[in-house]
Amino acid sequence: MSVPANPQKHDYSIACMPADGIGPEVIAAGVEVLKALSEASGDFKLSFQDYDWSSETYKKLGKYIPDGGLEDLRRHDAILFGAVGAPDVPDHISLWGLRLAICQPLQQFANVRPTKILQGTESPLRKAKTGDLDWVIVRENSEGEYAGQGGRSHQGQPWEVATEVSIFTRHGVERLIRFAYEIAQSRAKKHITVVTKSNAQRNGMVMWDEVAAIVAKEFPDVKTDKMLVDAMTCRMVLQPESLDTIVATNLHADILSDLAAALAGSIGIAPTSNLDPTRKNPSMFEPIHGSAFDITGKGVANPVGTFWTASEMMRWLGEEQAADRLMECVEKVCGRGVLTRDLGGTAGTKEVTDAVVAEIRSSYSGGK
Ligand SMILES: NC(=O)c1ccc[n+]([C@@H]2O[C@H](COP(=O)([O-])OP(=O)(O)OC[C@H]3O[C@@H](n4cnc5c(N)ncnc54)[C@H](O)[C@@H]3O)[C@@H](O)[C@H]2O)c1
Ligand SMILES: O=C(O)[C@H](O)[C@@H](O)C(=O)O
Ligand SMILES: [K+]
Ligand SMILES: [Mn+2]
Repeated sequence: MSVPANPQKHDYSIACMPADGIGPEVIAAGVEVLKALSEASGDFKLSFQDYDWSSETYKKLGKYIPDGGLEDLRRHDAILFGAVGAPDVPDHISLWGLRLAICQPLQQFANVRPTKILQGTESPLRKAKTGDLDWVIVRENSEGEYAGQGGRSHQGQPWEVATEVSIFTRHGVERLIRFAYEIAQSRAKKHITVVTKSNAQRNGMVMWDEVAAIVAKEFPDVKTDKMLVDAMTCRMVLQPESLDTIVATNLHADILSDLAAALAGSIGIAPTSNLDPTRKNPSMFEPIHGSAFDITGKGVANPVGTFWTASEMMRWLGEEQAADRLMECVEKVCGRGVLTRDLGGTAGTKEVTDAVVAEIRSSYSGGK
């Protein structure tokens, strides 16, 4: 399957769902920046519809998504999501109640997570410099360890038993790996690393390796290598330049992508696209981070992950130039040292957002 082209239009309806914790802070910043981009460029229009689905909704109504909610979401061109999770709701209830309850039925089976060391920021890796760690992690986003299969019997008893069963379907694995190869083929290095754990996990992971080997034949110009996930963590730290596109299971890639974000400087800068590559359903875009209760309400959350996410959303919608321009402006602001605390700076969310908005306006008015 190759990815269908985006429809040629320049007027988009965006479902805006900030949800919990710092979600509303970074999504407000993202919307402000997107509005500035739309106004300054004049290239496209955005209309935002707010969805207040969150852990507050759950506490009031006993559910995150109201009846008919998913059908309603399908009307939009894209979903801009913050983060879900609250200190007084168990994490498995919140994650399954909102994020997974959208991604799975809308068949957003490919989760795409780019990394790069942005201008003005520093990697904890001594030798890594601006522009390095230019990776894309492609995470399976519909099944695997997140299939939801399992159960608990004899709860609370000493003889309690709990199962958490990973499900790998040939259909699910094949479509994701093919999509990852298409991404690898579109990048300069044309290189993919297939990550599994097929020594210990001798069924699903072995099938994953076999499917990857078959799909690889369709992409003779892409160079493939294979890693076990534990060794992959060492390679990311010690030979980062040897990696480009990386494909892995739902859980493995969830973990590797947090590591990638930290190696690039902070979890606060990394974006996520939850894509339905068939374009039958809207895709959902969110910063990689969670709701970060420890910094909620303090005005210090890094909005850069959401800006990069907004850029990825515009790229998916077909507005390549605006997407590139947005990231250039973000990098210029970072390059000037306007950074939040997680990146070693002193700026707040608002200062960084104001600086990016000003940079966008000046960039389109022919300024510096
Ligand atoms: N996709 C999602 O909605 C999503 C993703 C991850 C975690 N979660 C949920 O979020 C809650 C908190 O999870 P967690 O603590 O494991 O992860 P987290 O990403 O919320 O926070 C981890 C650490 O990173 C910091 N951090 C995160 N985003 C930041 C930003 N933009 N700027 C500066 N610092 C930032 C936090 O302050 C915290 O110290 C849990 O309920 C979890 O289930 C949701
Ligand atoms: O796996 C999870 O907990 C979530 O997917 C979250 O960590 C994420 O990365 O979105
Ligand atoms: K998130
Ligand atoms: Mn995660």
